[in-house]
Amino acid sequence: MSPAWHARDRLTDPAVRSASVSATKTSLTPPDDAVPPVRHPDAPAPGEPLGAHYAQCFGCGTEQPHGLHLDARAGEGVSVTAEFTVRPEHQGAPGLAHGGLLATAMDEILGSLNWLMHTISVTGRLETDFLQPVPVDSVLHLTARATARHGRKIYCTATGRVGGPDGPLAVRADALFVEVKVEHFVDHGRKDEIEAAMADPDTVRRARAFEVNP
Ligand SMILES: CCCCCCCCCCCCCCCC(=O)SCCNC(=O)CCNC(=O)[C@H](O)C(C)(C)COP(=O)(O)OP(=O)(O)OC[C@H]1O[C@@H](n2cnc3c(N)ncnc32)[C@H](O)[C@@H]1OP(=O)(O)O
Repeated sequence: MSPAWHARDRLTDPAVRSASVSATKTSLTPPDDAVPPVRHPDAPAPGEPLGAHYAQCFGCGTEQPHGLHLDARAGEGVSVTAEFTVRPEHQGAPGLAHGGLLATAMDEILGSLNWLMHTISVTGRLETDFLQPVPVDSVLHLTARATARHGRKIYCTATGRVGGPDGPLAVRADALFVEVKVEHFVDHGRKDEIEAAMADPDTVRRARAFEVNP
Protein backbone atom coordinates (compact mmCIF):
# COMPACT_ATOMS: atom_id res chain seq x y z
CA MET A 1 0.00 0.00 0.00
CA SER A 2 1.40 3.43 -0.92
CA PRO A 3 2.05 5.97 1.85
CA ALA A 4 -0.65 8.23 0.35
CA TRP A 5 -3.24 5.46 0.62
CA HIS A 6 -2.16 4.73 4.14
CA ALA A 7 -2.65 8.37 5.19
CA ARG A 8 -6.08 8.56 3.54
CA ASP A 9 -7.17 5.34 5.23
CA ARG A 10 -6.17 6.74 8.58
CA LEU A 11 -8.22 9.91 8.01
CA THR A 12 -11.35 7.98 7.10
CA ASP A 13 -10.94 5.25 9.69
CA PRO A 14 -13.80 5.85 12.20
CA ALA A 15 -11.61 4.68 15.08
CA VAL A 16 -8.99 7.32 14.28
CA ARG A 17 -11.55 10.08 13.76
CA SER A 18 -13.45 9.35 16.95
CA ALA A 19 -10.20 9.20 18.93
CA SER A 20 -9.17 12.71 17.93
CA VAL A 21 -12.68 14.20 18.15
CA SER A 22 -13.59 12.70 21.50
CA ALA A 23 -10.22 13.33 23.19
CA THR A 24 -11.50 16.27 25.23
CA LYS A 25 -10.36 14.76 28.55
CA THR A 26 -6.67 13.96 28.58
CA SER A 27 -4.01 13.67 31.26
CA LEU A 28 -3.64 17.45 30.86
CA THR A 29 -7.22 18.07 31.97
CA PRO A 30 -7.38 18.66 35.75
CA PRO A 31 -9.73 16.23 37.51
CA ASP A 32 -12.97 17.58 38.96
CA ASP A 33 -11.58 17.70 42.50
CA ALA A 34 -8.46 19.67 41.53
CA VAL A 35 -7.90 22.88 43.51
CA PRO A 36 -6.70 26.32 42.37
CA PRO A 37 -2.94 26.88 42.61
CA VAL A 38 -1.85 29.15 45.45
CA ARG A 39 0.67 31.95 45.18
CA HIS A 40 3.18 31.66 48.04
CA PRO A 41 3.14 34.71 50.38
CA ASP A 42 6.90 35.14 49.82
CA ALA A 43 6.67 34.92 46.03
CA PRO A 44 8.36 37.80 44.18
CA ALA A 45 6.04 40.79 43.60
CA PRO A 46 4.51 41.21 40.13
CA GLY A 47 7.14 42.65 37.79
CA GLU A 48 10.08 41.37 39.83
CA PRO A 49 12.62 39.22 37.95
CA LEU A 50 12.87 35.63 39.17
CA GLY A 51 16.52 35.07 38.28
CA ALA A 52 17.87 31.62 37.49
CA HIS A 53 17.21 28.53 39.59
CA TYR A 54 20.55 27.04 38.50
CA ALA A 55 23.47 28.88 36.89
CA GLN A 56 24.04 26.10 34.34
CA CYS A 57 20.37 25.58 33.41
CA PHE A 58 19.95 25.52 29.62
CA GLY A 59 16.75 27.57 29.91
CA CYS A 60 17.61 30.26 32.45
CA GLY A 61 21.21 29.80 33.60
CA THR A 62 23.27 32.98 33.45
CA GLU A 63 26.53 30.99 33.24
CA GLN A 64 25.35 28.60 30.52
CA PRO A 65 26.96 29.86 27.29
CA HIS A 66 24.75 27.67 25.06
CA GLY A 67 21.51 28.46 26.88
CA LEU A 68 18.38 30.48 26.18
CA HIS A 69 19.01 32.91 29.06
CA LEU A 70 15.32 33.32 29.76
CA ASP A 71 14.79 35.90 32.46
CA ALA A 72 11.24 35.44 33.72
CA ARG A 73 9.33 37.99 35.81
CA ALA A 74 6.58 37.33 38.30
CA GLY A 75 3.07 38.19 37.10
CA GLU A 76 -0.24 38.44 38.94
CA GLY A 77 -1.53 35.33 40.68
CA VAL A 78 0.45 32.26 39.74
CA SER A 79 1.77 33.56 36.44
CA VAL A 80 5.05 34.61 34.89
CA THR A 81 6.19 36.44 31.76
CA ALA A 82 9.45 36.51 29.78
CA GLU A 83 10.79 37.60 26.42
CA PHE A 84 12.86 35.30 24.29
CA THR A 85 14.81 36.54 21.27
CA VAL A 86 15.23 33.90 18.57
CA ARG A 87 18.88 33.91 17.51
CA PRO A 88 20.57 32.39 14.41
CA GLU A 89 21.78 29.43 16.50
CA HIS A 90 18.14 28.56 17.22
CA GLN A 91 17.26 27.82 13.59
CA GLY A 92 15.63 24.66 12.30
CA ALA A 93 14.65 25.70 8.75
CA PRO A 94 16.58 28.63 7.19
CA GLY A 95 15.69 31.77 9.09
CA LEU A 96 13.11 30.06 11.30
CA ALA A 97 13.21 28.86 14.88
CA HIS A 98 13.53 25.14 15.56
CA GLY A 99 10.30 23.76 17.05
CA GLY A 100 12.10 21.76 19.73
CA LEU A 101 13.88 24.88 20.82
CA LEU A 102 10.57 26.72 21.15
CA ALA A 103 9.18 23.81 23.18
CA THR A 104 12.22 24.15 25.44
CA ALA A 105 11.45 27.84 25.97
CA MET A 106 7.88 26.86 26.88
CA ASP A 107 9.14 24.17 29.27
CA GLU A 108 11.40 26.68 30.98
CA ILE A 109 8.78 29.40 31.44
CA LEU A 110 6.34 26.79 32.76
CA GLY A 111 9.03 25.46 35.12
CA SER A 112 9.61 28.95 36.50
CA LEU A 113 6.07 28.88 37.98
CA ASN A 114 7.68 26.75 40.69
CA TRP A 115 9.10 29.80 42.38
CA LEU A 116 5.71 31.53 42.63
CA MET A 117 4.32 28.52 44.50
CA HIS A 118 7.60 27.73 46.29
CA THR A 119 7.35 24.21 45.00
CA ILE A 120 9.87 22.07 43.15
CA SER A 121 8.32 20.20 40.28
CA VAL A 122 9.52 18.67 37.04
CA THR A 123 7.85 18.31 33.68
CA GLY A 124 5.88 15.09 33.39
CA ARG A 125 4.07 15.94 30.17
CA LEU A 126 4.41 18.85 27.76
CA GLU A 127 2.11 19.31 24.77
CA THR A 128 3.04 22.06 22.34
CA ASP A 129 1.07 23.54 19.43
CA PHE A 130 3.07 25.44 16.81
CA LEU A 131 0.64 27.89 15.23
CA GLN A 132 2.92 29.94 13.03
CA PRO A 133 6.63 29.98 12.13
CA VAL A 134 8.84 32.17 14.30
CA PRO A 135 11.55 34.03 12.35
CA VAL A 136 15.10 34.54 13.61
CA ASP A 137 15.51 37.89 15.39
CA SER A 138 11.87 37.99 16.45
CA VAL A 139 11.05 38.38 20.12
CA LEU A 140 8.71 35.78 21.54
CA HIS A 141 6.60 37.16 24.37
CA LEU A 142 6.01 34.27 26.75
CA THR A 143 3.43 33.96 29.51
CA ALA A 144 2.70 30.96 31.70
CA ARG A 145 0.24 30.33 34.48
CA ALA A 146 -0.65 27.47 36.74
CA THR A 147 -4.30 26.53 36.42
CA ALA A 148 -4.88 23.74 38.97
CA ARG A 149 -3.28 21.39 41.47
CA HIS A 150 -4.24 17.85 42.33
CA GLY A 151 -1.98 16.12 44.85
CA ARG A 152 1.54 16.37 43.43
CA LYS A 153 0.27 17.29 39.97
CA ILE A 154 0.41 20.88 38.76
CA TYR A 155 -1.50 21.79 35.61
CA CYS A 156 -0.23 24.77 33.69
CA THR A 157 -0.43 26.49 30.35
CA ALA A 158 1.76 28.88 28.36
CA THR A 159 1.65 31.03 25.25
CA GLY A 160 4.28 32.63 23.02
CA ARG A 161 3.30 35.68 20.92
CA VAL A 162 5.32 37.51 18.29
CA GLY A 163 5.47 41.26 17.76
CA GLY A 164 4.38 42.18 21.30
CA PRO A 165 2.59 40.82 24.36
CA ASP A 166 -0.73 41.03 22.49
CA GLY A 167 0.71 39.98 19.12
CA PRO A 168 -0.31 36.89 17.13
CA LEU A 169 -0.10 33.58 18.93
CA ALA A 170 2.82 31.54 17.60
CA VAL A 171 3.23 28.77 20.18
CA ARG A 172 0.95 27.36 22.85
CA ALA A 173 1.69 24.68 25.43
CA ASP A 174 -0.16 22.76 28.11
CA ALA A 175 1.78 20.83 30.69
CA LEU A 176 1.59 18.65 33.74
CA PHE A 177 4.37 19.14 36.25
CA VAL A 178 4.87 16.69 39.11
CA GLU A 179 6.08 17.89 42.50
CA VAL A 180 9.31 16.24 43.67
CA LYS A 181 11.61 16.42 46.68
CA VAL A 182 15.22 17.57 46.46
CA GLU A 183 16.15 13.86 46.60
CA HIS A 184 14.91 13.63 42.99
CA PHE A 185 17.98 15.63 41.92
CA VAL A 186 20.35 14.07 44.44
CA ASP A 187 19.34 10.54 43.42
CA HIS A 188 19.41 11.12 39.67
CA GLY A 189 21.89 13.98 39.18
CA ARG A 190 25.67 14.01 39.12
CA LYS A 191 27.60 14.56 42.35
CA ASP A 192 29.95 17.29 41.05
CA GLU A 193 27.17 19.49 39.67
CA ILE A 194 25.00 18.98 42.76
CA GLU A 195 27.84 19.98 45.06
CA ALA A 196 28.60 23.02 42.89
CA ALA A 197 24.93 24.07 42.99
CA MET A 198 24.90 23.66 46.78
CA ALA A 199 27.99 25.87 47.04
CA ASP A 200 26.52 28.57 44.77
CA PRO A 201 27.35 31.95 46.34
CA ASP A 202 24.10 33.39 44.91
CA THR A 203 21.82 32.97 47.92
CA VAL A 204 18.59 33.62 46.03
CA ARG A 205 19.44 31.01 43.43
CA ARG A 206 20.38 28.54 46.17
CA ALA A 207 17.10 29.22 47.93
CA ARG A 208 15.17 28.60 44.70
CA ALA A 209 16.97 25.29 44.28
CA PHE A 210 16.97 23.95 47.82
CA GLU A 211 14.90 25.85 50.36
CA VAL A 212 11.53 25.76 48.68
CA ASN A 213 11.12 22.05 49.22
CA PRO A 214 11.36 21.33 52.96
C1 LIG B 1 20.27 18.96 44.61
C2 LIG B 1 20.05 19.84 43.32
C3 LIG B 1 18.74 20.53 43.37
C4 LIG B 1 18.49 21.38 42.14
C5 LIG B 1 17.10 21.91 42.26
C6 LIG B 1 16.63 22.53 41.00
C7 LIG B 1 15.15 22.84 41.15
C8 LIG B 1 14.56 23.33 39.92
C9 LIG B 1 13.93 22.26 39.11
C10 LIG B 1 13.05 22.84 38.11
C11 LIG B 1 13.59 22.53 36.74
C12 LIG B 1 12.76 23.28 35.77
C13 LIG B 1 13.31 23.08 34.37
C14 LIG B 1 12.19 23.07 33.41
C15 LIG B 1 11.37 21.86 33.66
C16 LIG B 1 12.11 20.59 33.23
O1 LIG B 1 12.57 20.48 32.14
S1 LIG B 1 12.25 19.32 34.37
C17 LIG B 1 13.18 18.06 33.48
C18 LIG B 1 12.33 17.18 32.61
N1 LIG B 1 11.51 16.28 33.39
C19 LIG B 1 12.02 15.20 33.98
O2 LIG B 1 13.20 14.91 33.92
C20 LIG B 1 11.06 14.33 34.73
C21 LIG B 1 11.36 12.86 34.51
N2 LIG B 1 10.28 12.05 35.07
C22 LIG B 1 10.31 11.68 36.37
O3 LIG B 1 11.27 11.92 37.10
C23 LIG B 1 9.08 10.99 36.90
O4 LIG B 1 8.43 10.32 35.87
C24 LIG B 1 8.09 12.00 37.58
C25 LIG B 1 7.58 13.04 36.58
C26 LIG B 1 8.79 12.68 38.77
C27 LIG B 1 6.88 11.20 38.08
O5 LIG B 1 7.33 10.07 38.77
P1 LIG B 1 6.86 9.73 40.26
O6 LIG B 1 7.43 10.72 41.22
O7 LIG B 1 7.15 8.28 40.51
O8 LIG B 1 5.32 10.01 40.25
P2 LIG B 1 4.11 9.05 39.84
O9 LIG B 1 3.60 8.41 41.08
O10 LIG B 1 4.45 8.18 38.67
O11 LIG B 1 3.06 10.15 39.32
C28 LIG B 1 2.49 11.09 40.18
C29 LIG B 1 1.21 11.54 39.49
O12 LIG B 1 1.57 12.24 38.28
C30 LIG B 1 0.99 11.58 37.13
N3 LIG B 1 1.98 11.58 36.06
C31 LIG B 1 3.31 11.32 36.17
N4 LIG B 1 3.88 11.42 34.96
C32 LIG B 1 2.89 11.74 34.08
C33 LIG B 1 2.87 11.99 32.67
N5 LIG B 1 3.98 11.91 31.93
N6 LIG B 1 1.69 12.31 32.10
C34 LIG B 1 0.56 12.41 32.84
N7 LIG B 1 0.53 12.19 34.19
C35 LIG B 1 1.69 11.86 34.78
C36 LIG B 1 0.70 10.17 37.59
O13 LIG B 1 -0.36 9.61 36.83
C37 LIG B 1 0.32 10.39 39.05
O14 LIG B 1 -1.02 10.84 39.11
P3 LIG B 1 -1.99 10.43 40.36
O15 LIG B 1 -1.93 8.93 40.44
O16 LIG B 1 -1.40 11.10 41.57
O17 LIG B 1 -3.31 10.97 39.98
